[in-house]
Amino acid sequence: MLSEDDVARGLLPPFIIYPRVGKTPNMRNKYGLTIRTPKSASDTLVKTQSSLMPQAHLSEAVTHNQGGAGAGGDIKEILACGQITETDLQILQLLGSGNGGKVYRAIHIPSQQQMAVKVTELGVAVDVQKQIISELEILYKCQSPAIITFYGAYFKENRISMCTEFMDGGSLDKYGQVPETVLGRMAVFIVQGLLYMWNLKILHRDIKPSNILVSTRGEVKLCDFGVSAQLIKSIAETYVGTNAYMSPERIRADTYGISSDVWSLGVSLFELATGHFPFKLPPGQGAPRKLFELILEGTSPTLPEGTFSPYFIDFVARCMQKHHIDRIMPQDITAHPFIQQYSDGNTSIIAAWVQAKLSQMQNYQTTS
Ligand SMILES: Nc1ncnc2c1ncn2[C@@H]1O[C@H](COP(=O)(O)OP(=O)(O)OP(=O)(O)O)[C@@H](O)[C@H]1O
Repeated sequence: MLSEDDVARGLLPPFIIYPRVGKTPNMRNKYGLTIRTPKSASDTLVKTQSSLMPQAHLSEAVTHNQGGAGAGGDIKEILACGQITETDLQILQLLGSGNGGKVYRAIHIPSQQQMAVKVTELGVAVDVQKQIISELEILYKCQSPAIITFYGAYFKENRISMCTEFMDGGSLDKYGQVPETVLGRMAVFIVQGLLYMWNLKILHRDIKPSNILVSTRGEVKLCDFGVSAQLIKSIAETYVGTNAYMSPERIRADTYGISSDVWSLGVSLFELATGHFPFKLPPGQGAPRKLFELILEGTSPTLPEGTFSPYFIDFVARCMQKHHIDRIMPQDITAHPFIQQYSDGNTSIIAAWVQAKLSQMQNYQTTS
């Protein structure tokens, strides 16, 4: 068992690789994905050996037969977890783009299942690609109504595509201010998803409104968990970005753990409640270094009294404590009156609000 500090230092718990043959029937091939008829010698090799050896070994065998990393297109057949490959997907629409890639809505042709596909360019060696794919397999184990379902991932050349459940409401960053009665009920799901993953010794590492997805059915789910240490490292080496939701200890590059996710949860809830990021720089001082100085040196702002319930104000304040020891502990989160108050399971309030906001946004787009 690893301690929180071990996790913080990047020593993630040993990943349990779930071979497809060992999955429980309801998890295996849930969407009726089919195995394609092999078209080439390498396809035949994949098919004949796939039931005999784990994916990583299989890739070695095929790479060896193909003469290594230069083998080109065949790599896409090999470096995959799940049964999804590019030819099975029809890209329908660009949903958005972030610092580390683009997200598309796509249809998985054999199953007619709608998916979100996040495509990230990563110039990493084949052995690193293999490690990433292997580390991502833990996501198959994550089965929670508050976590985006993972369908599979594959590398093609220098791009990784990660296929997940599509959420028709998109991410919360585009909704602006969320009323407490809706946000409180959303928070119950966010907390449920976090507690589930923390229990599996997985930190999110990137909680922010754009990683909280909603649907018109009132679902609220977390995406983009940092399960692959190698993927995090490779993205950090490839892309430059500022994570304004990072806790003070992460900004200082100290060790960090679950309480760092708690900080980001508080900052995200503050922003969603008020419609603005809690730490505000004077105009013209937008440099990331200045923002980090403000987070480290200033006092954490609190939600305004009178506008929000005392329970909500207290919950956010307890998440946004500068020192990680002072933050609310994971075991106390569910019992906090703010979470209790909104734990009525009333998803129709969320659904109605998401639907109304989406139609407002659509009207705005068509009239402007
Ligand atoms: N599963 C999904 N279903 C629906 N929309 C999604 C899904 N995943 C991502 N999106 C949309 O795609 C956008 C881009 O996502 P992406 O993860 O690339 O960037 P980000 O989280 O905004 O930023 P960054 O990558 O810098 O952390 C999101 O903001 C969201 O609106």
